[in-house]
Amino acid sequence: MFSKEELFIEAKQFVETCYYELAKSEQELKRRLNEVHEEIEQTGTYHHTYEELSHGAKMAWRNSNKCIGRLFWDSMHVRDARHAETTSDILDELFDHIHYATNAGKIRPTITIFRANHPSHPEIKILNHQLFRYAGFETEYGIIGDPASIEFTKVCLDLGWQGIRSDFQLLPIVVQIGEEEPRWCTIPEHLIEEVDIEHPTNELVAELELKWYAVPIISDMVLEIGGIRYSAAPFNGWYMGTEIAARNFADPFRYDMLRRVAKIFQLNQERESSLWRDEALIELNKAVLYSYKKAGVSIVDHHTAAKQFKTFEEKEAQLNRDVTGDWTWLIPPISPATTHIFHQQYENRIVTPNYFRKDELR
Ligand code: HEM
Ligand SMILES: N/C(=N/c1cccc(CO[C@@H]2CCNC2)c1)c1cccs1
Repeated sequence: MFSKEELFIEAKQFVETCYYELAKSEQELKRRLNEVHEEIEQTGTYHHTYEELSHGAKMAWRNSNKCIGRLFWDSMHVRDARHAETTSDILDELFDHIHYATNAGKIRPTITIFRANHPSHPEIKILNHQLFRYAGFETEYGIIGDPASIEFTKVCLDLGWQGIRSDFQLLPIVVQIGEEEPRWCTIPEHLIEEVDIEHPTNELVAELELKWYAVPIISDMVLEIGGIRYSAAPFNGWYMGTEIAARNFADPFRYDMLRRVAKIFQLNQERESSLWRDEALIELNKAVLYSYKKAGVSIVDHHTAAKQFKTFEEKEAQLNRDVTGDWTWLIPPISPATTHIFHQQYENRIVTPNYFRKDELR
Protein backbone atom coordinates (compact mmCIF):
# COMPACT_ATOMS: atom_id res chain seq x y z
CA MET A 1 0.00 0.00 0.00
CA PHE A 2 1.09 3.60 -0.66
CA SER A 3 1.24 6.35 2.01
CA LYS A 4 -1.00 9.42 1.43
CA GLU A 5 1.98 11.38 0.11
CA GLU A 6 3.12 8.59 -2.22
CA LEU A 7 -0.44 8.02 -3.41
CA PHE A 8 -0.90 11.67 -4.33
CA ILE A 9 2.37 11.66 -6.29
CA GLU A 10 1.16 8.62 -8.29
CA ALA A 11 -2.31 10.14 -8.69
CA LYS A 12 -1.00 13.54 -9.83
CA GLN A 13 1.30 11.99 -12.44
CA PHE A 14 -1.57 9.87 -13.81
CA VAL A 15 -4.20 12.63 -13.86
CA GLU A 16 -1.81 15.08 -15.56
CA THR A 17 -0.96 12.61 -18.33
CA CYS A 18 -4.55 11.38 -18.67
CA TYR A 19 -6.05 14.89 -18.88
CA TYR A 20 -3.38 15.96 -21.37
CA GLU A 21 -4.17 12.98 -23.60
CA LEU A 22 -7.91 13.64 -23.31
CA ALA A 23 -7.26 17.30 -24.24
CA LYS A 24 -8.83 18.70 -21.07
CA SER A 25 -8.25 22.32 -20.01
CA GLU A 26 -5.74 23.50 -17.44
CA GLN A 27 -8.66 24.64 -15.32
CA GLU A 28 -10.28 21.17 -15.42
CA LEU A 29 -6.94 19.60 -14.47
CA LYS A 30 -6.38 21.95 -11.51
CA ARG A 31 -9.92 21.41 -10.24
CA ARG A 32 -9.52 17.60 -10.43
CA LEU A 33 -6.08 17.61 -8.73
CA ASN A 34 -7.52 19.60 -5.81
CA GLU A 35 -10.46 17.20 -5.57
CA VAL A 36 -8.17 14.15 -5.57
CA HIS A 37 -5.82 15.73 -3.03
CA GLU A 38 -8.78 16.46 -0.74
CA GLU A 39 -10.18 12.92 -1.02
CA ILE A 40 -6.79 11.36 -0.25
CA GLU A 41 -6.36 13.69 2.74
CA GLN A 42 -9.81 12.75 4.05
CA THR A 43 -9.91 9.01 3.27
CA GLY A 44 -6.43 7.79 2.34
CA THR A 45 -7.59 6.87 -1.16
CA TYR A 46 -9.49 8.31 -4.12
CA HIS A 47 -11.98 7.18 -6.74
CA HIS A 48 -11.43 7.37 -10.50
CA THR A 49 -14.10 8.86 -12.73
CA TYR A 50 -15.26 6.43 -15.42
CA GLU A 51 -13.26 8.44 -17.97
CA GLU A 52 -10.08 8.11 -15.87
CA LEU A 53 -10.73 4.39 -15.30
CA SER A 54 -11.35 3.77 -19.00
CA HIS A 55 -8.38 5.73 -20.31
CA GLY A 56 -6.16 4.38 -17.53
CA ALA A 57 -6.97 0.76 -18.49
CA LYS A 58 -6.14 1.54 -22.13
CA MET A 59 -2.87 3.27 -21.15
CA ALA A 60 -2.00 0.18 -19.10
CA TRP A 61 -2.38 -1.97 -22.21
CA ARG A 62 -0.29 0.54 -24.20
CA ASN A 63 2.42 0.20 -21.52
CA SER A 64 2.41 -3.62 -21.43
CA ASN A 65 6.00 -4.38 -22.44
CA LYS A 66 5.36 -8.06 -23.17
CA CYS A 67 2.41 -7.46 -25.49
CA ILE A 68 2.75 -7.59 -29.28
CA GLY A 69 -0.95 -6.69 -29.73
CA ARG A 70 -0.79 -3.07 -28.52
CA LEU A 71 -1.78 -1.34 -31.78
CA PHE A 72 -5.44 -1.56 -30.73
CA TRP A 73 -4.91 -0.20 -27.19
CA ASP A 74 -7.31 2.72 -27.66
CA SER A 75 -10.23 0.57 -28.88
CA MET A 76 -10.66 -1.63 -25.83
CA HIS A 77 -14.14 -1.79 -24.28
CA VAL A 78 -14.04 -0.93 -20.57
CA ARG A 79 -16.81 -2.31 -18.34
CA ASP A 80 -17.14 -0.59 -14.93
CA ALA A 81 -18.15 -3.24 -12.37
CA ARG A 82 -17.04 -1.35 -9.25
CA HIS A 83 -20.61 -1.54 -7.92
CA ALA A 84 -20.58 -5.40 -7.82
CA GLU A 85 -20.80 -6.59 -4.20
CA THR A 86 -21.87 -10.25 -4.01
CA THR A 87 -20.39 -13.33 -5.68
CA SER A 88 -23.59 -13.55 -7.72
CA ASP A 89 -23.12 -9.97 -8.97
CA ILE A 90 -19.51 -10.75 -9.79
CA LEU A 91 -20.32 -13.96 -11.67
CA ASP A 92 -23.03 -12.18 -13.65
CA GLU A 93 -20.53 -9.49 -14.64
CA LEU A 94 -18.04 -12.17 -15.74
CA PHE A 95 -20.68 -13.99 -17.82
CA ASP A 96 -21.71 -10.69 -19.43
CA HIS A 97 -18.03 -10.00 -20.19
CA ILE A 98 -17.69 -13.40 -21.89
CA HIS A 99 -20.81 -12.86 -24.00
CA TYR A 100 -19.88 -9.30 -24.99
CA ALA A 101 -16.23 -10.11 -25.77
CA THR A 102 -17.01 -13.30 -27.75
CA ASN A 103 -19.47 -11.50 -30.01
CA ALA A 104 -20.17 -14.70 -31.99
CA GLY A 105 -16.48 -14.98 -32.87
CA LYS A 106 -15.73 -11.38 -33.87
CA ILE A 107 -13.84 -10.89 -30.60
CA ARG A 108 -13.96 -7.46 -28.92
CA PRO A 109 -11.00 -6.62 -26.64
CA THR A 110 -12.71 -5.94 -23.31
CA ILE A 111 -11.87 -5.44 -19.63
CA THR A 112 -14.20 -5.64 -16.62
CA ILE A 113 -12.96 -3.71 -13.61
CA PHE A 114 -14.18 -4.61 -10.12
CA ARG A 115 -13.70 -2.33 -7.11
CA ALA A 116 -10.16 -1.58 -5.98
CA ASN A 117 -8.70 -3.02 -2.81
CA HIS A 118 -9.51 -0.85 0.24
CA PRO A 119 -9.50 -1.44 4.02
CA SER A 120 -13.20 -0.50 4.23
CA HIS A 121 -14.43 -3.51 2.23
CA PRO A 122 -13.14 -7.04 1.59
CA GLU A 123 -10.98 -7.74 -1.46
CA ILE A 124 -12.58 -9.35 -4.52
CA LYS A 125 -10.44 -12.20 -5.89
CA ILE A 126 -10.82 -14.26 -9.06
CA LEU A 127 -8.71 -17.38 -8.45
CA ASN A 128 -8.50 -18.49 -12.10
CA HIS A 129 -5.47 -17.69 -14.31
CA GLN A 130 -7.88 -17.29 -17.25
CA LEU A 131 -11.71 -17.51 -17.26
CA PHE A 132 -11.47 -20.32 -19.84
CA ARG A 133 -8.86 -22.99 -19.18
CA TYR A 134 -8.78 -26.78 -19.31
CA ALA A 135 -8.34 -28.91 -16.21
CA GLY A 136 -5.29 -31.07 -15.55
CA PHE A 137 -5.48 -34.37 -13.68
CA GLU A 138 -2.58 -36.43 -12.32
CA THR A 139 -3.59 -40.11 -12.50
CA GLU A 140 -1.75 -43.40 -12.01
CA TYR A 141 -1.79 -43.76 -15.84
CA GLY A 142 -0.22 -40.30 -16.38
CA ILE A 143 -1.56 -36.78 -16.84
CA ILE A 144 -4.94 -36.09 -18.41
CA GLY A 145 -5.66 -32.57 -19.73
CA ASP A 146 -3.49 -29.48 -19.32
CA PRO A 147 -0.51 -30.01 -16.98
CA ALA A 148 -0.43 -26.24 -16.36
CA SER A 149 -3.79 -26.54 -14.58
CA ILE A 150 -2.98 -29.42 -12.21
CA GLU A 151 -2.65 -27.24 -9.10
CA PHE A 152 -5.73 -25.09 -9.75
CA THR A 153 -7.76 -28.20 -10.67
CA LYS A 154 -6.97 -29.61 -7.21
CA VAL A 155 -8.26 -26.36 -5.65
CA CYS A 156 -11.50 -26.73 -7.62
CA LEU A 157 -11.89 -30.42 -6.66
CA ASP A 158 -11.32 -29.52 -2.98
CA LEU A 159 -14.12 -26.96 -3.27
CA GLY A 160 -16.50 -29.70 -4.42
CA TRP A 161 -16.33 -29.24 -8.19
CA GLN A 162 -16.34 -32.56 -10.09
CA GLY A 163 -15.05 -32.44 -13.66
CA ILE A 164 -14.97 -35.28 -16.14
CA ARG A 165 -11.37 -36.50 -16.43
CA SER A 166 -10.86 -35.63 -20.12
CA ASP A 167 -8.21 -33.71 -22.04
CA PHE A 168 -10.45 -30.69 -22.61
CA GLN A 169 -12.60 -30.33 -19.50
CA LEU A 170 -13.26 -26.62 -18.86
CA LEU A 171 -12.63 -25.49 -15.29
CA PRO A 172 -15.20 -23.55 -13.23
CA ILE A 173 -14.80 -19.87 -12.42
CA VAL A 174 -13.80 -19.43 -8.76
CA VAL A 175 -14.53 -16.14 -6.95
CA GLN A 176 -13.60 -15.27 -3.37
CA ILE A 177 -14.59 -12.19 -1.34
CA GLY A 178 -12.25 -11.38 1.51
CA GLU A 179 -11.68 -14.48 3.62
CA GLU A 180 -15.06 -16.07 2.78
CA GLU A 181 -15.18 -19.63 1.37
CA PRO A 182 -14.37 -19.37 -2.37
CA ARG A 183 -17.40 -19.98 -4.61
CA TRP A 184 -17.09 -21.99 -7.85
CA CYS A 185 -19.47 -21.89 -10.80
CA THR A 186 -19.32 -23.61 -14.20
CA ILE A 187 -19.62 -21.34 -17.24
CA PRO A 188 -23.10 -21.64 -18.83
CA GLU A 189 -23.04 -23.79 -22.02
CA HIS A 190 -24.40 -21.04 -24.28
CA LEU A 191 -21.40 -18.83 -23.43
CA ILE A 192 -18.77 -21.45 -24.32
CA GLU A 193 -17.19 -21.08 -27.78
CA GLU A 194 -14.51 -23.62 -28.74
CA VAL A 195 -12.71 -24.39 -32.01
CA ASP A 196 -12.10 -27.95 -33.27
CA ILE A 197 -8.64 -28.18 -34.84
CA GLU A 198 -8.35 -29.49 -38.41
CA HIS A 199 -5.66 -29.11 -41.08
CA PRO A 200 -6.26 -27.39 -44.45
CA THR A 201 -4.99 -30.35 -46.51
CA ASN A 202 -4.41 -33.35 -44.18
CA GLU A 203 -7.67 -34.75 -42.79
CA LEU A 204 -5.81 -37.06 -40.38
CA VAL A 205 -5.06 -34.09 -38.06
CA ALA A 206 -8.75 -33.90 -37.08
CA GLU A 207 -8.41 -37.43 -35.65
CA LEU A 208 -6.18 -36.02 -32.89
CA GLU A 209 -9.42 -34.43 -31.64
CA LEU A 210 -7.63 -31.26 -30.54
CA LYS A 211 -9.67 -28.16 -29.70
CA TRP A 212 -9.14 -24.86 -27.88
CA TYR A 213 -11.39 -22.12 -26.48
CA ALA A 214 -12.01 -19.03 -28.58
CA VAL A 215 -11.36 -16.19 -26.13
CA PRO A 216 -8.31 -15.80 -23.84
CA ILE A 217 -9.41 -13.85 -20.75
CA ILE A 218 -6.58 -13.17 -18.28
CA SER A 219 -8.01 -12.92 -14.78
CA ASP A 220 -4.97 -13.04 -12.46
CA MET A 221 -3.22 -9.74 -13.13
CA VAL A 222 -3.41 -6.49 -11.19
CA LEU A 223 -4.32 -3.24 -13.00
CA GLU A 224 -2.55 -0.29 -11.38
CA ILE A 225 -3.75 3.23 -12.30
CA GLY A 226 -2.44 6.32 -10.50
CA GLY A 227 -1.53 4.36 -7.37
CA ILE A 228 -4.86 2.50 -7.20
CA ARG A 229 -4.66 -1.31 -7.62
CA TYR A 230 -7.53 -3.24 -9.17
CA SER A 231 -6.73 -6.88 -8.46
CA ALA A 232 -9.89 -8.18 -10.13
CA ALA A 233 -9.85 -6.78 -13.67
CA PRO A 234 -10.14 -9.60 -16.23
CA PHE A 235 -9.21 -8.60 -19.76
CA ASN A 236 -9.35 -10.35 -23.14
CA GLY A 237 -8.02 -9.94 -26.63
CA TRP A 238 -7.81 -12.59 -29.33
CA TYR A 239 -5.12 -15.22 -29.68
CA MET A 240 -1.99 -15.13 -31.76
CA GLY A 241 -1.87 -18.59 -33.39
CA THR A 242 1.58 -19.47 -32.01
CA GLU A 243 0.33 -19.26 -28.42
CA ILE A 244 -1.92 -22.27 -29.03
CA ALA A 245 0.06 -24.18 -31.65
CA ALA A 246 3.68 -23.49 -30.68
CA ARG A 247 3.25 -23.45 -26.91
CA ASN A 248 -0.03 -24.88 -25.49
CA PHE A 249 -0.08 -27.88 -27.89
CA ALA A 250 3.69 -28.19 -28.41
CA ASP A 251 5.48 -27.68 -25.08
CA PRO A 252 6.56 -31.02 -23.59
CA PHE A 253 5.14 -29.80 -20.26
CA ARG A 254 1.80 -28.89 -21.86
CA TYR A 255 -0.06 -31.08 -24.43
CA ASP A 256 3.24 -32.37 -25.97
CA MET A 257 1.72 -33.12 -29.42
CA LEU A 258 4.75 -32.78 -31.75
CA ARG A 259 5.55 -36.50 -32.08
CA ARG A 260 1.92 -37.32 -32.82
CA VAL A 261 1.71 -34.63 -35.47
CA ALA A 262 5.05 -35.73 -36.98
CA LYS A 263 3.73 -39.29 -37.26
CA ILE A 264 0.65 -38.16 -39.16
CA PHE A 265 2.89 -36.36 -41.65
CA GLN A 266 5.27 -39.38 -41.79
CA LEU A 267 8.28 -37.26 -40.74
CA ASN A 268 11.55 -39.00 -39.87
CA GLN A 269 11.89 -38.61 -36.08
CA GLU A 270 15.16 -40.60 -35.93
CA ARG A 271 17.44 -37.60 -36.39
CA GLU A 272 17.04 -34.02 -35.07
CA SER A 273 18.63 -32.87 -38.33
CA SER A 274 15.53 -33.95 -40.27
CA LEU A 275 13.92 -30.92 -38.56
CA TRP A 276 10.81 -33.03 -37.93
CA ARG A 277 10.02 -30.91 -34.84
CA ASP A 278 10.07 -27.72 -36.89
CA GLU A 279 7.96 -29.22 -39.68
CA ALA A 280 5.41 -30.57 -37.19
CA LEU A 281 5.27 -27.14 -35.52
CA ILE A 282 4.55 -25.40 -38.81
CA GLU A 283 1.79 -27.87 -39.74
CA LEU A 284 0.23 -27.43 -36.30
CA ASN A 285 0.36 -23.63 -36.60
CA LYS A 286 -1.24 -23.80 -40.06
CA ALA A 287 -3.99 -26.02 -38.63
CA VAL A 288 -4.78 -23.64 -35.76
CA LEU A 289 -4.94 -20.53 -37.98
CA TYR A 290 -7.04 -22.42 -40.57
CA SER A 291 -9.47 -23.78 -37.94
CA TYR A 292 -10.08 -20.44 -36.17
CA LYS A 293 -10.62 -18.69 -39.50
CA LYS A 294 -12.99 -21.46 -40.66
CA ALA A 295 -14.94 -21.15 -37.39
CA GLY A 296 -15.17 -17.35 -37.79
CA VAL A 297 -13.23 -16.77 -34.57
CA SER A 298 -10.73 -13.88 -34.47
CA ILE A 299 -7.07 -14.89 -34.47
CA VAL A 300 -3.85 -13.34 -35.78
CA ASP A 301 -0.75 -14.99 -37.26
CA HIS A 302 2.61 -13.89 -35.85
CA HIS A 303 3.70 -12.14 -39.07
CA THR A 304 0.60 -9.96 -39.22
CA ALA A 305 0.85 -9.31 -35.47
CA ALA A 306 4.46 -8.14 -35.89
CA LYS A 307 3.45 -5.80 -38.73
CA GLN A 308 0.67 -4.38 -36.55
CA PHE A 309 3.21 -3.88 -33.76
CA LYS A 310 5.45 -1.99 -36.23
CA THR A 311 2.50 0.30 -37.02
CA PHE A 312 2.01 0.78 -33.27
CA GLU A 313 5.67 1.82 -32.93
CA GLU A 314 5.29 4.30 -35.80
CA LYS A 315 2.09 5.81 -34.38
CA GLU A 316 3.69 6.20 -30.93
CA ALA A 317 6.73 7.89 -32.49
CA GLN A 318 4.39 10.33 -34.26
CA LEU A 319 2.95 11.23 -30.84
CA ASN A 320 6.42 11.55 -29.28
CA ARG A 321 5.85 8.66 -26.91
CA ASP A 322 8.60 6.08 -26.23
CA VAL A 323 7.66 2.46 -26.87
CA THR A 324 8.96 0.25 -24.06
CA GLY A 325 9.11 -3.51 -24.56
CA ASP A 326 10.39 -6.86 -23.34
CA TRP A 327 12.14 -8.31 -26.40
CA THR A 328 12.21 -11.83 -24.93
CA TRP A 329 8.38 -11.89 -24.90
CA LEU A 330 7.69 -9.76 -27.97
CA ILE A 331 9.46 -12.11 -30.42
CA PRO A 332 7.19 -14.99 -31.49
CA PRO A 333 8.24 -18.55 -30.56
CA ILE A 334 8.52 -19.65 -34.21
CA SER A 335 10.43 -17.90 -37.01
CA PRO A 336 11.25 -14.94 -34.72
CA ALA A 337 13.97 -13.60 -37.05
CA THR A 338 11.43 -13.19 -39.86
CA THR A 339 9.91 -10.31 -37.83
CA HIS A 340 11.40 -6.80 -37.41
CA ILE A 341 11.12 -7.22 -33.64
CA PHE A 342 14.00 -9.71 -33.56
CA HIS A 343 16.36 -7.18 -35.20
CA GLN A 344 15.45 -4.30 -32.92
CA GLN A 345 16.10 -3.44 -29.26
CA TYR A 346 13.45 -2.30 -26.80
CA GLU A 347 13.87 -0.58 -23.45
CA ASN A 348 12.20 -2.75 -20.80
CA ARG A 349 11.30 0.20 -18.54
CA ILE A 350 8.14 -0.19 -16.38
CA VAL A 351 5.69 2.69 -16.94
CA THR A 352 2.32 3.01 -15.16
CA PRO A 353 -0.60 2.61 -15.63
CA ASN A 354 0.19 -1.06 -16.28
CA TYR A 355 -0.81 -4.70 -15.63
CA PHE A 356 1.27 -6.61 -13.13
CA ARG A 357 1.51 -10.22 -12.13
CA LYS A 358 0.71 -10.52 -8.41
CA ASP A 359 4.33 -11.38 -7.63
CA GLU A 360 5.60 -8.35 -9.61
CA LEU A 361 3.96 -5.57 -7.59
CA ARG A 362 6.35 -2.70 -6.85
C1 HEM B 1 -6.11 -7.92 -29.13
C2 HEM B 1 -5.33 -8.97 -29.29
C3 HEM B 1 -4.09 -9.25 -28.46
C4 HEM B 1 -3.08 -10.06 -28.88
C5 HEM B 1 -2.99 -10.82 -30.21
C6 HEM B 1 -2.11 -10.10 -27.82
C7 HEM B 1 -0.95 -10.88 -27.85
C8 HEM B 1 -0.17 -11.13 -26.75
C9 HEM B 1 0.80 -12.20 -26.68
C10 HEM B 1 1.12 -13.21 -27.78
C11 HEM B 1 1.37 -12.15 -25.45
C12 HEM B 1 2.45 -13.07 -24.90
C13 HEM B 1 1.69 -14.17 -24.13
C14 HEM B 1 2.58 -15.35 -23.77
O1 HEM B 1 3.65 -15.48 -24.39
O2 HEM B 1 2.17 -16.15 -22.90
C15 HEM B 1 0.77 -11.03 -24.76
C16 HEM B 1 1.11 -10.64 -23.47
C17 HEM B 1 0.43 -9.67 -22.77
N1 HEM B 1 -0.64 -8.93 -23.21
FE1 HEM B 1 -1.42 -8.89 -25.08
N2 HEM B 1 -2.50 -9.29 -26.78
C18 HEM B 1 -3.73 -8.77 -27.13
C19 HEM B 1 -4.52 -7.95 -26.33
C20 HEM B 1 -4.19 -7.57 -25.03
C21 HEM B 1 -5.08 -6.82 -24.16
C22 HEM B 1 -6.50 -6.38 -24.52
C23 HEM B 1 -4.39 -6.61 -23.00
C24 HEM B 1 -4.81 -5.87 -21.75
C25 HEM B 1 -5.76 -4.93 -21.73
C26 HEM B 1 -3.09 -7.24 -23.15
C27 HEM B 1 -2.10 -7.23 -22.16
C28 HEM B 1 -1.02 -8.12 -22.17
C29 HEM B 1 -0.15 -8.34 -21.02
C30 HEM B 1 -0.24 -7.62 -19.67
C31 HEM B 1 0.77 -9.32 -21.39
C32 HEM B 1 1.89 -9.92 -20.51
C33 HEM B 1 1.27 -11.03 -19.67
C34 HEM B 1 2.19 -11.56 -18.59
O3 HEM B 1 3.03 -10.75 -18.08
O4 HEM B 1 2.09 -12.76 -18.22
N3 HEM B 1 -2.99 -7.80 -24.39
N4 HEM B 1 -0.18 -10.42 -25.57
N1 LIG C 1 -3.63 -13.33 -26.68
C1 LIG C 1 -3.42 -13.20 -25.36
N2 LIG C 1 -2.37 -13.79 -24.83
C2 LIG C 1 -1.92 -13.66 -23.54
C3 LIG C 1 -1.82 -12.41 -22.92
C4 LIG C 1 -1.35 -12.33 -21.61
C5 LIG C 1 -0.96 -13.48 -20.92
C6 LIG C 1 -1.09 -14.71 -21.56
C7 LIG C 1 -0.72 -15.96 -20.83
O1 LIG C 1 0.39 -15.76 -20.00
C8 LIG C 1 0.71 -16.93 -19.30
C9 LIG C 1 1.67 -16.63 -18.21
C10 LIG C 1 3.03 -16.65 -18.89
N3 LIG C 1 2.83 -17.33 -20.15
C11 LIG C 1 1.46 -17.86 -20.19
C12 LIG C 1 -1.54 -14.82 -22.84
C13 LIG C 1 -4.35 -12.44 -24.54
C14 LIG C 1 -4.98 -12.79 -23.37
C15 LIG C 1 -5.80 -11.75 -22.86
C16 LIG C 1 -5.77 -10.62 -23.62
S1 LIG C 1 -4.80 -10.87 -24.96
